[in-house]
Amino acid sequence: MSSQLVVDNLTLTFGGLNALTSVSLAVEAGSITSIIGPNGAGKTSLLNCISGFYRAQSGSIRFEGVEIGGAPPHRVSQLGIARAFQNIELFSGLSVVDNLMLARHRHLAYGFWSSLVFYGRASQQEAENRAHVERVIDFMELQPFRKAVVGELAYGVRKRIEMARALTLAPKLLLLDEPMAGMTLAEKEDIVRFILDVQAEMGVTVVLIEHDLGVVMDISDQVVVLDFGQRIAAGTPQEVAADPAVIAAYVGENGWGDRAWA
Ligand SMILES: Nc1ncnc2c1ncn2[C@@H]1O[C@H](COP(=O)(O)OP(=O)(O)OP(=O)(O)O)[C@@H](O)[C@H]1O
Repeated sequence: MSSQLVVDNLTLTFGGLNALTSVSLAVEAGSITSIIGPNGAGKTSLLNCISGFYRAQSGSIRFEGVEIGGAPPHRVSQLGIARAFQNIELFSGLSVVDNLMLARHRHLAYGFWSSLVFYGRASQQEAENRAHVERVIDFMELQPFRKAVVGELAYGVRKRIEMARALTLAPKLLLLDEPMAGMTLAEKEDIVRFILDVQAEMGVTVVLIEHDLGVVMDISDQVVVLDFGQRIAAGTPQEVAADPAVIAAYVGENGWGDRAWA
């Protein structure tokens, strides 16, 4: 069986700068893949290409056999790819429930204004939306915050809501951009647990960008290493940690973390 997501020879340039140079990778359904590399390595650019925010100059991206390279973000999300952002994309004046309902409506209605018209309409679909959002709230343990205004919640909780927002789309593939950045150790442990549960209980494939190499080594089925827009290694955590190119580029004498990753 072929891989769920196949990125083939992707090249993305901005002016004269190559953000990605002939990057290829394959992601199996139901697996966890971490993308690592130092600042400016091209990690976010890669996620942006997959989710349709950037259009690569060449190469292809296939999801379940369908070419999505160059497809707009709403089309990509319709096919089952959802994304949680590094900089939280929530409406800070709305409650947790309203943010999640709105996200689901936007996904289904494929447009912000039509979603506002749709919002509040009583229908069978509405009941299903509500039920799905409530499942996500339970799953992400957001019950205590459901009526709280998002802007008043702690950063760690908002990151969790951002992940919940992506899950309201019932994705097959979840893209997470630094889901643990800026979190306390306890909050990180929670997110790790949620990521593992999303994979194990919902069967969702996860591709994440993460700087915490301890977490990466613990949870990943596959690690992809980017450096200056190029893929320098890919494999299991053990394979990547033992890869001479990775050791030469990052590990240094003091082991992982010798170079600036954040
Ligand atoms: N919209 C853009 N316009 C111009 N250059 C861009 C744009 N987006 C990314 N780049 C450039 O592409 C390169 C890769 O950036 P990218 O953000 O993908 O790296 P990254 O690995 O995600 O880094 P970080 O860890 O800092 O998020 C960088 O040199 C960056 O400046």
